[in-house]
Amino acid sequence: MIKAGIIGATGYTGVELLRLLALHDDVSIEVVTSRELEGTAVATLFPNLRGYVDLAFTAPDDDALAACDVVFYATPHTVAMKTAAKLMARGVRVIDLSADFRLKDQAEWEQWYKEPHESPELIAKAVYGLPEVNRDQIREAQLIAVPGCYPTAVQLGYLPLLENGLVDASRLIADAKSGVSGAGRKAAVGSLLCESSESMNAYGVAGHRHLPEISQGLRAAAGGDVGLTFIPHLTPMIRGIHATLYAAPVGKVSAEQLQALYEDRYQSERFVDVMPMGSQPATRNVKGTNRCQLAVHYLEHSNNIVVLSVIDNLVKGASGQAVQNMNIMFGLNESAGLKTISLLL
Ligand SMILES: NC(=O)C1=CN([C@@H]2O[C@H](COP(=O)(O)OP(=O)(O)OC[C@H]3O[C@@H](n4cnc5c(N)ncnc54)[C@H](OP(=O)(O)O)[C@@H]3O)[C@@H](O)[C@H]2O)C=CC1
Ligand SMILES: CC(=O)N[C@@H](CCC(=O)OP(=O)(O)O)C(=O)O
Repeated sequence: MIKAGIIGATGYTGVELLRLLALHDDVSIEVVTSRELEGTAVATLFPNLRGYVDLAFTAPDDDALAACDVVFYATPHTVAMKTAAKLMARGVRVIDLSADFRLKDQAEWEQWYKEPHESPELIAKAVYGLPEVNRDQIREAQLIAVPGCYPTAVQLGYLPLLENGLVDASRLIADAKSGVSGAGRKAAVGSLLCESSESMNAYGVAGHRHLPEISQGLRAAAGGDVGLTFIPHLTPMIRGIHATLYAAPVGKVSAEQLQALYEDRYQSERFVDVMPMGSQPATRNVKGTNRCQLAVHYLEHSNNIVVLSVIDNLVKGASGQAVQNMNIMFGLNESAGLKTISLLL
């Protein structure tokens, strides 16, 4: 049994980790932390977990966490960079759902996250946890930086085009929409029902902190510079990311050729589902699952390629991807604990 700890288990990605790990045959959840709700039973806060998780939240404690084989940080940015090194020195494998170790360029991280990085020595050690790109490195990693939700949807959508040099990499446009749970469980005016329902808005137009993360991954895929316009939007749904990705082909392409390219690229990826030609994926079909559904379109009239990519921000965009990484790190079946079908309605 793999002994797991979750720091920040009262948040949305924390409770999603609990939901997934509670039914994972190879994992025993040992420690779940909350500073605010120390002493409260998990099932009191989350009645859906009654009978599945018989633990109480405890304040983060180094010794209890160090007794785990793996610790998930489901905490805001800047928490893991302050304490992960101590756990790692005691042999713990760390899976960080925040952005602390996602960017390889420390100066760029400090520019976007507006603080000095407190564990710069761990940046190079961290493996970016996108299994469809870095599976071999994930196997050996002691520290995983789980990709952000938008970065997961956008990178999976663009990878086949960029890896094959089929598009003008300097003029990529990613128009992405997120459900409100992407903002976390903490109280915030923008997440109130009256503020977020029956309306939709773009945000971070001048620059969102996922822009450097996505660009870093796309540069690696393209083998050179990329120019990306990334515009996130808040939409009145609880879960889900829908990304519409535009790219201009550099040569002649056809819908059939693109379809074959995507099917080939993701043929052995159990969590990326390339849909039939002409499909228009919807977030409801991946809700609660670790799946990314993709559809690639070629629009002859404008000579543009459009890729549609949907994920559940809390699963493939966070906790499910974290569990997928854990499965790879510990040599388990990659789908262990992740076999489920979306809740359609
Ligand atoms: N929501 C989403 O869709 C996604 C989120 N992420 C990332 O995952 C991380 C968690 O997000 P989310 O679950 O939404 O956040 P929430 O705000 O819902 O939860 C944050 C959790 O962290 C705990 N926490 C806060 N500060 C500290 C601290 N200093 N030390 C220890 N624990 C702390 C909180 O509990 P307490 O204060 O009681 O200790 C709480 O349990 C973030 O980095 C986020 O960016 C990534 C992808 C998608
Ligand atoms: C709707 C919403 O607010 N979304 C969050 C993204 C959440 C996420 O996945 O990203 P990180 O892990 O990088 O925080 C945002 O735009 O900041």
